[in-house]
Amino acid sequence: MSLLKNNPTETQAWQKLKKHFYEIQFVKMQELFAQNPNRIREFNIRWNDFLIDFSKNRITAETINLLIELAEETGLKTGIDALVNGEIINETENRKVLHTDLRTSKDKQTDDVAAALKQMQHFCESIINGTLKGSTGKAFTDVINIGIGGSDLGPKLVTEALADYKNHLNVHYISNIDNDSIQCLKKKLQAETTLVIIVSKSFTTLETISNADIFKEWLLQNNLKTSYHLVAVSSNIAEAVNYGVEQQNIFPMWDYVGGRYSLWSTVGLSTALSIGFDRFEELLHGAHQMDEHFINTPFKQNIPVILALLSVWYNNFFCFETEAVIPYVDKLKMLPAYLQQVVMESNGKNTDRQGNPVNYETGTIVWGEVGTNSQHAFFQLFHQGTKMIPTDFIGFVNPYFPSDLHDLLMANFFAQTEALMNGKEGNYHHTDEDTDKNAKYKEFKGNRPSNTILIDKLTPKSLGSLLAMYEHKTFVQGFIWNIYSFDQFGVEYGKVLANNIKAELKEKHIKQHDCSTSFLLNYYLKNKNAN
Ligand SMILES: O=P(O)(O)OC[C@H]1O[C@H](O)[C@H](O)[C@@H](O)[C@@H]1O
Repeated sequence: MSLLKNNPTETQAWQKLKKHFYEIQFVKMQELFAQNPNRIREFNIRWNDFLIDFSKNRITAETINLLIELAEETGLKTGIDALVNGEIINETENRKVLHTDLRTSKDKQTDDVAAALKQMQHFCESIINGTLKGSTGKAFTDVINIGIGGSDLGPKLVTEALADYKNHLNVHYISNIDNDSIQCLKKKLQAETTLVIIVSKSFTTLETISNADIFKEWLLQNNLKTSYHLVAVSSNIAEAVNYGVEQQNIFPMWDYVGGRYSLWSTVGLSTALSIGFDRFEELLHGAHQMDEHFINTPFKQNIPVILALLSVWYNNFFCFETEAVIPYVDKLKMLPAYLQQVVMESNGKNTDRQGNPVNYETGTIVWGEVGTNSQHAFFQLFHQGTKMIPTDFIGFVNPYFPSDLHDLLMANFFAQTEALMNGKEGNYHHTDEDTDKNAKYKEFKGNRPSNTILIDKLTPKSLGSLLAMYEHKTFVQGFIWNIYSFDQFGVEYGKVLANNIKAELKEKHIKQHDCSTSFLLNYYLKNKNAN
């Protein structure tokens, strides 16, 4: 069965939402809170160790009801069933979308997934306990993950986020084709105690293979056997073998797992090496729990559904173009970059599921940085700029190392959402100082929306749930927008042109491009090696 193909703007719910929007677009959240002291009860979801407070949004009970009507009218329930039942919902690539299968309970695992997890477990345990050694007989101390996009961002994010669970292995990530940074890393490492993992679903990605060439050469120059030091993760086993990776060193993945949804698969090998396989399983378990919540919970209490609908509300009715994600913990520094791929590669589409150009906005722009750093960088614009940036604030009740400093961090976390909502108008009394000529500049109007995502502690399990939450939020939005969220044709064209230009640069013969590109290429060639 293929997905229902509804233009969302042609639903009754959309028309009702439009009317409702005109009625409440200028309503102040401050007033809604004043009118209803129990507003938080209506707009929060408690689930496992998560508390989602979505009361500080420009919504009323009717808004949520209408948004849920939209989800129902576009057939979201059928869409969720189609996703988890393995229908071919990635129609443009003729593929199922089954990243949820990677983290399902053991009794429901497919043979493929179970076998790959076993292979990972055995490998990780042998590397970590030192029984599997490099070709000179020394145990491994370092691991390099060479991959890009989904073969880098997810594993890197999780490994960094779970640094408190790290063992003695140091894991490094190489993604960009930046020889300067590669040389820096090589200088730091001993080749004989380094394991190199080439991660590429396709095993044809130019950046990854070019970087792999350099590290393969490095192993050989150090008289090491690649059969001991080189492993691969790929769905293209033949190409990995062709590249020179021993068959038993290849970890399979499958075409039904999109790159940006693949950290749960063998693509997570570097993470499992860093935190141990048991912890990796806890990550999968956390994601599975969120899957169950997503599949089984009525929309009104369904975290990914509610977050997605709020985002649709701002994107399509208020026409706010971007949204921010601000995690109040350094270990989630990578989260915005990771979400940029998940959200923007999935939903940055302008053709609907019927092949028509869409006549409404789709993919939101996601960005962010850790709090409190972001407060001292761009929150000025959040509070007083002309743009509205709906923001997810992500914080943890308990840090890994309890201290008073954490209260200070969290005081900032709570203060920001309060300030964004209340501003300084109305409840603000001018002091002598503020009756000066700058008083106007010191006021801000508030009414700026945010979600507070408060989690007990950053653990493998809660991280798994958090990331799965955003995956499903992205799915819901793409579904409602009637687009295909699981292909990425937009990324292809630049790659083709890069290959052509690479050949031209080698031959020092620049073909006719547009005058800007030709000018740039000639300038580059002329000045290359000039100093
Ligand atoms: O894992 P690979 O096949 O090397 O692909 C790496 C990345 O390549 C492209 O950028 C795709 O758009 C991404 O979705 C993918 O994650």
